[in-house]
Amino acid sequence: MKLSKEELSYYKLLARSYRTIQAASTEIINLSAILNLPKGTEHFMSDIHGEYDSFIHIVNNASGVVKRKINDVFGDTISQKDKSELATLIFYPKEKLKVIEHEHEDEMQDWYKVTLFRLVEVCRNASSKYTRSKVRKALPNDFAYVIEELLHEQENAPNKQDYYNGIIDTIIRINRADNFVMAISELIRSLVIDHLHIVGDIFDRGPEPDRIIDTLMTFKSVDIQWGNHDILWMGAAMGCTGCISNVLRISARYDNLSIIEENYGINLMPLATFAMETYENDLCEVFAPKEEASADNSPQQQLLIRQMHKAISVIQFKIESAIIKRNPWYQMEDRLLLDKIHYEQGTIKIGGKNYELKDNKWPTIDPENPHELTKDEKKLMERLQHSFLNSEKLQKHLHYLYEVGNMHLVFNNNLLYHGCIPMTRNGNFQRMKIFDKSYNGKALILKLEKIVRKAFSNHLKSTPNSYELDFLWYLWAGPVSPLFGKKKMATFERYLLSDKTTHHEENNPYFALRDEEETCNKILTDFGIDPKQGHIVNGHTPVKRKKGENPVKGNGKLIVIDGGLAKPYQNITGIAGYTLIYNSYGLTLASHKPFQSRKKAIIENADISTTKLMLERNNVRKRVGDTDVGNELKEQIHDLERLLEAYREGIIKEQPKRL
Ligand SMILES: O=P(O)(O)OC[C@H]1O[C@](O)(COP(=O)(O)O)[C@@H](O)[C@@H]1O
Ligand SMILES: [Mn+2]
Repeated sequence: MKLSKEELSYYKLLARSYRTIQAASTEIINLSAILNLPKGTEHFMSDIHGEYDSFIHIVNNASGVVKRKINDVFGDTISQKDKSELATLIFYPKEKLKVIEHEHEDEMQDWYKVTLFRLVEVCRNASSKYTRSKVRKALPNDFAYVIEELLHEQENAPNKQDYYNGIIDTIIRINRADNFVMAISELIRSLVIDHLHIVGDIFDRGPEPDRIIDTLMTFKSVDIQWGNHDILWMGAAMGCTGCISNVLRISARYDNLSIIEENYGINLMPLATFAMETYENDLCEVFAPKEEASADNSPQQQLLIRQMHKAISVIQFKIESAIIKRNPWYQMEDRLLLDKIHYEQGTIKIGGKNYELKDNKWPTIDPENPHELTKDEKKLMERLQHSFLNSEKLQKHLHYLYEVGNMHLVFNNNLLYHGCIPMTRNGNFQRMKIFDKSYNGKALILKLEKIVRKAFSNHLKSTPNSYELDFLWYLWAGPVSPLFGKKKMATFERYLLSDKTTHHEENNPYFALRDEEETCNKILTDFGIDPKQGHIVNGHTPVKRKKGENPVKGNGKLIVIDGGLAKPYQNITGIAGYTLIYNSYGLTLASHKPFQSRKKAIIENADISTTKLMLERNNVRKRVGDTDVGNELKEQIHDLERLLEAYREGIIKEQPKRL
């Protein structure tokens, strides 16, 4: 064999990890074995919108996969009730144990014994498609050795029975059974979902987006395709005031300001004081939260929320105007509206037509200079910006969103993105001019990603630049934003005009064109995916199941998985969320009925009812060798084989470690 200088130094480097023929050969054998295992199960979710309880239940029950495994293992040998209880225990071990201890007070020893055996059985089934080494890496520290022994012991083999029983008995005797239940349940849950894809929109509307991110951060294998709401929060976390004002407005609209104040530790006193003083004699009725979720609030509190809501909305309209003016390539001049208001008459002229405003009290707007923030508004935004930049938790989440997030992802031949690939009506990729060049299709996505990443590197160096930061706002609401996908965001009209026709936000032609297979193939090809093999996984637009909309489009090439985890959208979708599952057998779409409550789930073993639809069955069961990871492993095997050759020909010397 002949090696170039560069190759030789590469193989010498590799030889440091595999110092002998024996070591390199062992690794080749191990990696080749992995290629033959069934591919791990990928789960896809999107549009979680702060609904932590539903999210965690679907993740815990792995969209019904845990139940299926319990059925596979026990069939009819145990009762339905026992199966449901076992499932709940795996989903919520800590809470369920408390309930059971209460119910089975006198017979806990027996209960532990039966249950520990059952959990080991389920765990064995869940781990059967992984290598021992992979399972070992997933084992909880405390019980690593014990679980490994139990998983690989044949409890029925005559000589092993005592040994197996002995381990379980000891765990119970030394009062470690509860910890064991929690550890093995967590292991089962982590084994059934090998990889989790979140196709955007973790934030806004629902109450606990921060808890969702905290939970995702504990998972081993996750990726996120940023949604328009995620990018909005990322922009806010980096100090973009256009994004900060939107984040606050939406939180006020859903009566969720406590997320900002309590969960992220951002002081809202300055906004409250400013709003109270500025809108002192104003009931701000137009700015009542969307759902009167604030029923628990006193009338004074409700008034304050409305005043804060109005104050931040006006500030938002002004800041957005400034962004639009300093970035002419956004081509959003039609969104400059404050200068179209006739302040005395309380009307606005849009597209040659006059509309009456539902509210005409604008104490902070100077009709001569309507887009300008007042001194107090400016001061307020500086304080809020400072708080957003200094919220430790928000900054931690921002880092995570950059670490595992992207505009799009190609993974095992599937293309994942939240919103759309902007298109023109005649089916071409829509162009966007950025500075002096224009981009479309994949090139546009990559260019925007580059800008979003530059904003972060500026942020890390504390050298913010409005050119990049403004783009995060553009991605939230711009007409050619792949994350937004609409011609305009009609926030102003939706709050202030009664004429519903002005509320309409026209979709990018992509959303009609994606019904055609040809469009999907064109997109897949642009992203380097063979359309015969690949699919597009799309979030963002709630599938109107009730009206008969099909989540599967483009002759099976594209799947929309926004099923309405966000409660306010469930009356449109008629369900409460989708998960797409891609395992070695094929692609399955699971649609979930609403999650009732965590309490009901724990006490009554009430699971979400899930309907599954197999979208595509693989002719031959897919193995790790058929996946992206498999391709990487094959490259490693190839390199190791070359190293082996180099050892055998004496080009590189073996270096066994001397004792
Ligand atoms: O339901 P709300 O709170 O009125 O929000 C509506 C706004 O949300 C958007 O639909 C964007 O959010 P989604 O990404 O969840 O669709 C805007 O287009 C629209 O103006
Ligand atoms: Mn969205």
